[in-house]
Amino acid sequence: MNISPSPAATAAKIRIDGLSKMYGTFTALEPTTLDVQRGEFLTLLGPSGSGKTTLLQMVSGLTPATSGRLRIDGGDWTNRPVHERGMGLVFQHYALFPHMTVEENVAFPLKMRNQPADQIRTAVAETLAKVQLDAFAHRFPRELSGGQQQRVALARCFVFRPEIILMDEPLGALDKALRETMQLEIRRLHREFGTTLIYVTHDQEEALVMSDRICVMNHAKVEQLGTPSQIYSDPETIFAATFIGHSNLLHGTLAGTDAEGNALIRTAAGTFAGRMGARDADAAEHALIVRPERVTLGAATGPGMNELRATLRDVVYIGSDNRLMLVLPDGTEFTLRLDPGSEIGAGIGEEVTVHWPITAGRVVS
Ligand SMILES: Nc1ncnc2c1ncn2[C@@H]1O[C@H](COP(=O)(O)OP(=O)(O)OP(=O)(O)O)[C@@H](O)[C@H]1O
Repeated sequence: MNISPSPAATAAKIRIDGLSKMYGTFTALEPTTLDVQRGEFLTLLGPSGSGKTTLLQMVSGLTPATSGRLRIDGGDWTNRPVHERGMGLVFQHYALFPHMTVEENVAFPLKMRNQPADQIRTAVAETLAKVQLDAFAHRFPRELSGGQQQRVALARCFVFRPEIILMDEPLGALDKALRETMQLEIRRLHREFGTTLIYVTHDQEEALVMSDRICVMNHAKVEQLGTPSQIYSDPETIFAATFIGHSNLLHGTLAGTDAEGNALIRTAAGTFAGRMGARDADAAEHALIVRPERVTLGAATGPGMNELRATLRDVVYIGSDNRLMLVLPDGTEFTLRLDPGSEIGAGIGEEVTVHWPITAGRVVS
C-alpha cells in the first residue's frame, strides 16, 4: 500500500528559491531558499537591517529580486505584478483611508473586486465582528485608538480572504499590553481563515508566541529555520542562541569528541561536552550553549554530566523564575534557574558547584 502523502498535499504554498537582493554592490539579502507551507504562520525574525523587509517585499512584488525565483502553488510568480498577486498586506502604519469610515475602509478591497453590494455588507459585518469593531463601523479612523485602527487594517486585509498575507511589524507602533492582545488576535484570525502568513518582527517574544516556524535572519541571510521550540532548545548558531531567550555561553576551542561522539570544547573554565551543532566544523569561534533552566545546583550525580565551579554573585527572586547569577574566573557570567524552596548552601561571593546533562548543551559557532 502506498502511504506517502500526495504531492499536492505536501507541496509548498510559497517557494522562495534563491531570491537575493543587491543595491549596487551592497547585499541586502544573500540568495535565500525556503518553503512556506499552506496555512503556515512563518515569522522572519532578526535585528534591524538583517533583510527581513527586503525578503517580504520580494514576495509581495513591491521590490524586484536581483536573482532567484518565487513560486506560488508551483507556478513562477517572480515577475508577476503586485496587483495580480492578490496578497493581503499589513504594515506598521495602518494606511487607512482617512476620509472613509471603518466600514468603508473594510469594504474597499471587495469593491475593488466588484463584489455585489449585499455580499460586501455581509462580509464587512462578519469581519468587523471578528475583530470586535462592530460598534465602530461608522467612525472615521481619526476617532479610533491606535489599536482599533490596526484592527481595522487587519479586517481590511482578512475581509477579501487572501490566500497569502504578508505583515511587516504590524504591531510596532502599539504599547506592550496592546501588542500582546493583538498577537493573540492575529493568531486567531490566521487560524480561522487558514491563511498562509509571513510575518516580520524583530521581537523574539512575539515570534515565539505567534509562529508555526521562525526564520532567524542576521546579516542578510538565514541563520536558522525551525519551530519555536526547536530554535529555543537547539540553536544552531551563537547568534540564534543569544537572540532568542537567555543562554549561557562558554566560549572556547574544539577539542575533539568524547567516546559517545559528543563535541568537546576547551574553555577557560575547563573542558565540557555537548551535542555537536550543525554548522560549526570550520568556524573560528565556538561556544557551548546551555539554557539556564537545564542547569542544577550541586555536584554531578552520575555520568553524562558537565560540572562547573563558579562564584555566586547574586540571587534574583522574580516570582516563579528565581535565578542564581554566577561568575567564572575569566568574568564569564553564568545563570541558572533555582527551584522554589531549594537551599543554596552558599553566600554571595562564595563558590558553588553546578551541573547539567551533556545532552542539554550544544556546541555551535
Ligand atoms: N532602497 C534601498 N537602497 C539601498 N539599501 C537598502 C534599500 N532598502 C534597504 N536597504 C538596505 O538593505 C538592508 C536590509 O534592509 P531591510 O529593510 O530588509 O532590513 P530589516 O531586517 O527589515 O530591518 P528593519 O527591522 O530595520 O526594518 C539594510 O542594510 C538596508 O539599509
